[in-house]
Amino acid sequence: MQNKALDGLFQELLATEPIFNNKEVLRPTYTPDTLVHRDEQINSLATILVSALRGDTPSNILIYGKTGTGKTAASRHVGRELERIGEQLNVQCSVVYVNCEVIDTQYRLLANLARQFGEDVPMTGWPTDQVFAKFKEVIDSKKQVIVVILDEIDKLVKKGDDVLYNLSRANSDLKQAKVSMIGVSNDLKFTEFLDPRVKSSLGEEEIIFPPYDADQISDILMERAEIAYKNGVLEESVIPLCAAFAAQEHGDARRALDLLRVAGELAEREKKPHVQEEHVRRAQDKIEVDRVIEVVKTLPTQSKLALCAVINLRNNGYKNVTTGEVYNVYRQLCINVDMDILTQRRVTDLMSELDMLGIVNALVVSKGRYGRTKEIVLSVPVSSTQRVLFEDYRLKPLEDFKPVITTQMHL
Ligand SMILES: Nc1ncnc2c1ncn2[C@@H]1O[C@H](COP(=O)(O)OP(=O)(O)OP(=O)(O)O)[C@@H](O)[C@H]1O
Repeated sequence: MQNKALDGLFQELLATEPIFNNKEVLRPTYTPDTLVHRDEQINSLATILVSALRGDTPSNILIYGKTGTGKTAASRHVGRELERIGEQLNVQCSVVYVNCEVIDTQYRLLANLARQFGEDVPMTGWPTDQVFAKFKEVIDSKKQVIVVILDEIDKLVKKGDDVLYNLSRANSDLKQAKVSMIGVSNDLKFTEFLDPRVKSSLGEEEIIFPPYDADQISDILMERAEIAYKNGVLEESVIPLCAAFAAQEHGDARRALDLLRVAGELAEREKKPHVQEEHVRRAQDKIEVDRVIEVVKTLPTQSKLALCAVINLRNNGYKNVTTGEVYNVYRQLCINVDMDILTQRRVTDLMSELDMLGIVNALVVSKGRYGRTKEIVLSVPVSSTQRVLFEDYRLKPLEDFKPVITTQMHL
């Protein structure tokens, strides 16, 4: 019976006219052939990397810019073109890409690079010196210029900058190959903690990717929508609205593309023939809720308890609360679930972390002769956040707990 019903459902779904031509081009994994509004940055990259086509080592490059400003797409695009032209000119050069969010230690990076050149180095187990020696031997045997793109390079240096120091010195040991690096980061400050030698070597050239404005994002979306959607499916206001939302959030093209995709998915699910403004607004909410859920899920338990206290107060009608009030409720929650109680100072620090993650908004306010205190306002939807918090079995008993709320000031 169930199979029959499902069969019918699939048939029905397949019979509805799809609105997408190719949804994949709206996903972050897709690299477009052309990148609009990035001519200046692409030209700078090409001007530096052209040395590779002459058989010389290009200067190392650091690329900075906020998230979704096209750093990865532009560096991969230029890398691909460099390899293609190298082939045409019969000049050996390779561009390899590593995401340091995943490959975040010296060992893993060197092993990964050696593997990209066909050497079977195990991903753990060897002494680091041996992996480094193998890496140099492998790339030297290639007799070519190698450009390594280190995306999210700040994640790699979190555990020390030896790897960058070693890589930047590798050329002095290589006889037949040359290595240069492109570091990509959205953290403008990460070089502050680097050894000055690494800093100056890595930042020989710096290229900044500024945020896109709403018009530029519209152009990016227009190009992508032409391939992604069937003709005439998007109502006129859809792209400008996606662009406006994304421009408000520091000009993030990835966010804009996500909005355009999710809006289409919502329209498709409702079997609507057109994507409308209303779908974009709901897509914006959905993406925000999904983001919050992901962040809240991975919070440490103590932060979850502090957040739970803010929500509890909010559910009892207190929208702006002081850290003292939050602490008061937090203590009661800890006792109820038998968890250690942190000091008020620690809980205030946890609040600042939640503020940085965009989950609460903490404002310092003056309370006249009582001095200054922080006022906390929840900046995420209550019901979905609560749901995620209570999915944690340690917090589950708090679902029906009613703390005693005292609103006198705690400074
Ligand atoms: N100028 C552009 N033209 C077309 N698509 C673009 C452009 N800039 C960015 N995109 C698209 O936006 C998305 C995000 O771009 P990309 O991954 O390059 O950003 P990023 O700056 O590297 O971000 P992050 O720092 O978060 O990694 C990708 O899908 C990319 O294809």
